[in-house]
Amino acid sequence: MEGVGEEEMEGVDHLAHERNKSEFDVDAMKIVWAGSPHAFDVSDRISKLVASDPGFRKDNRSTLSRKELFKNTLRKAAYAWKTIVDLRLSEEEAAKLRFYVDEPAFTDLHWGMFIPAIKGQGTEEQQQKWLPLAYKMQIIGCYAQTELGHGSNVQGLETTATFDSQTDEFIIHSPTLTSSKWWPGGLGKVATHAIAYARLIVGGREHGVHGFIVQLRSLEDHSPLLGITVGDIGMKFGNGAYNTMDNGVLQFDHVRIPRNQMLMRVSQVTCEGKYKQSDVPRQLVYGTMVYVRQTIVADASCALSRAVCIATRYSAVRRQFGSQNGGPETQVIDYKTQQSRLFPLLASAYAFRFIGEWLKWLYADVTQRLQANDFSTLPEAHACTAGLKSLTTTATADGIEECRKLCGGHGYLCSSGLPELFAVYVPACTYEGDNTVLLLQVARFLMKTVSQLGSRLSSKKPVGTIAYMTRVEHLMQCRCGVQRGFAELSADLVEAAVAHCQLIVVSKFIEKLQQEIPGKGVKQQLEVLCNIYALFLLHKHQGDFLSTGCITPKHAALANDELRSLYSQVRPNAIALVDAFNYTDHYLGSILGCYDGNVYPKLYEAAWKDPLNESVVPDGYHLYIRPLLKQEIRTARL
Ligand SMILES: CCCCC/C=C\C/C=C\C/C=C\C/C=C\C/C=C/C(=O)SCCNC(=O)CCNC(=O)[C@H](O)C(C)(C)COP(=O)(O)OP(=O)(O)OC[C@H]1O[C@@H](n2cnc3c(N)ncnc32)[C@H](O)[C@@H]1OP(=O)(O)O
Ligand SMILES: Cc1cc2nc3c(=O)[nH]c(=O)nc-3n(C[C@H](O)[C@H](O)[C@H](O)COP(=O)(O)OP(=O)(O)OC[C@H]3O[C@@H](n4cnc5c(N)ncnc54)[C@H](O)[C@@H]3O)c2cc1C
Repeated sequence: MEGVGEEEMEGVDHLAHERNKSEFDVDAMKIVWAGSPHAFDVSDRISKLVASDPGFRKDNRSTLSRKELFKNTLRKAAYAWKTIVDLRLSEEEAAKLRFYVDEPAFTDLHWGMFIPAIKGQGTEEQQQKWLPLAYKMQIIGCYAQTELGHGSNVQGLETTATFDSQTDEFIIHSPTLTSSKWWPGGLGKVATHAIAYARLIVGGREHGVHGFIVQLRSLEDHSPLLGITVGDIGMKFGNGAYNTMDNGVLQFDHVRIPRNQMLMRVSQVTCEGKYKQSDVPRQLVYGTMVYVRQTIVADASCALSRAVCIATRYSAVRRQFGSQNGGPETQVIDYKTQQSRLFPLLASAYAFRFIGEWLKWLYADVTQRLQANDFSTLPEAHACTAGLKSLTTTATADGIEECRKLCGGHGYLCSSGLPELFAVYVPACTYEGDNTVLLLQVARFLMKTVSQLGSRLSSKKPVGTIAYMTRVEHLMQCRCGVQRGFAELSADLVEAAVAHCQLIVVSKFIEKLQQEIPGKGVKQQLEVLCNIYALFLLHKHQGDFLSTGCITPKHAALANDELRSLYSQVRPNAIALVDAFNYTDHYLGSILGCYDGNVYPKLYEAAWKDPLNESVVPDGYHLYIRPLLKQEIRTARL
């Protein structure tokens, strides 16, 4: 093109100079990020498959109406399923394909909650009946727990399931407006079946909330069945974003289901109408939520790393001020303020990756123990999944917004990918448990632990976390010491809960570094990131640390000096550290974060594709603007 400088040429890697600064083996770090060579191979192969298939394009989402957007989502979901079947993809590959399609859809709830609920709370017989149908997508399920009037308070749900011993059925009913099921994803327009949570009533006696498999729509013509009123709850935050999901409203009008459609692994109702509670904690009914919370932690590292990848690459491309003698301006990534905002988020992305790995192990371990009726680690598993889901989603949502701001004005463009990422991500702070409500569960666990163990919460932490452990103990002692009720102290206890979760993240990062980590310079880079994560939090919460007496003001000052030094160590490796996420440009969906850094020509080109630019003179000009411009210039009393 005329006048195109080297800096704007296509096919040139405008970040090559940054990549050449790397001091570690990026390919080895890609394996660490993926979790194993096999996991890397699957991710790499599937992400490229999706990126290369025009059937999965997503660059037009912000220009579609809600109905066009939703129909396009259905098309993509069907196309994804056809791809999975035609290519005979494994369950792992199929899950990766849905992940890289990167569009909230009913399939998230079918695979992510409906199936896990049957696996976790269904009897062997119920699993044998329903799972094959669900795996073949011959039924499409949703998880219908939340109601218009209750979400956090599960025991407050109003939907009823009354046993009719005459017909050996349950009657599912919505007794009030507020008992309408409200929010379940996939419910609004697609799901044929639901796991519906309702208050079990047998012989006039209530037995709390249980799960029931209820068919909602005909498998012949998709019409709602008798007694079922169902629809979408309407537009949600943002334009595209989560509006690809049909979050629904559902009312039951005395809907009858066979007795064997109550999920009966945890408790049973016999045909004689006898209620039997297995000798397992009633909270196993909540098992699906625990499962999803641990997956959401892994998802937080994905979402945060996407935003950090965009902001880091753009910070290396963007130059502003600082030109010496007519030379190039300064890369904004070289400003200490930019580094102090960006690099803790880069460190957090890696920290959340590793805590997600550990939580996956913890969940698998507790699941195995449950098989043997060993409930000893259930309280810790609940507290960890609840607390880490809360901590990582709050930090990730805030981090995505910070990354938008780190990109200046262009971060506010849809073509940056950041507004959409934020709009899709932020409900993670609410769904699967409001983050404050979940932290209160952690606070309750800590109170019990402190009362059982005395002052020391645990001595099983690496040395590097002594300050973090002392902080938690001090925060708890300050609160537990005074004789005021839990409710009165809840805001303070939530702070202690956050501190406890931060202790877990730091200690698991340190434990990760004690493992064998192959690749030149890889472990060294992770040590720098671990120190940044720990020292950044120490700096951010230094009031807590100073008040516990476990660090002095001098320590706090030294920690800050060390942080600056660590930022300087990360700087030459920043681009390589985000390259290690191995995201395709398709998945990132961001001009600012494109791999080759050739941002300006792409931004300029993208602007002209906006529908508003289809005509030089906008619709409405002749009707509204021309009369305005042509009006008589009145002798105005201006
Ligand atoms: C579109 C992009 C998606 C990306 C996601 C990527 C991956 C995810 C994959 C699949 C999912 C797909 C999409 C995810 C997105 C959206 C779906 C959203 C779904 C939902 O939101 S489902 C509904 C979620 N709702 C909640 O989380 C409700 C929160 N409330 C509760 O859990 C409970 O009400 C409560 C707050 C825990 C209180 O329960 P309650 O029965 O009143 O008990 P308590 O009196 O508080 O405690 C008694 C006792 O029991 C212990 N306890 C409580 N809960 C549990 C548990 N779950 N496990 C074990 N033990 C538990 C508690 O500690 C107490 O013990 P004590 O010893 O102290 O007595
Ligand atoms: C995008 C999205 C998808 C969803 N998908 C599903 C789904 O598929 N299936 C499903 O069943 N549900 C789903 N939900 C519902 C979700 O699970 C609930 O919204 C969530 O559990 C929060 O409950 P709530 O809405 O009742 O919030 P509330 O509890 O009403 O929260 C309102 C405020 O009250 C505070 N609060 C509540 N209780 C306490 C307390 N005891 N102490 C102190 N503060 C308190 C909260 O912290 C919050 O600040 C979805 C929600 C969203 C946004």
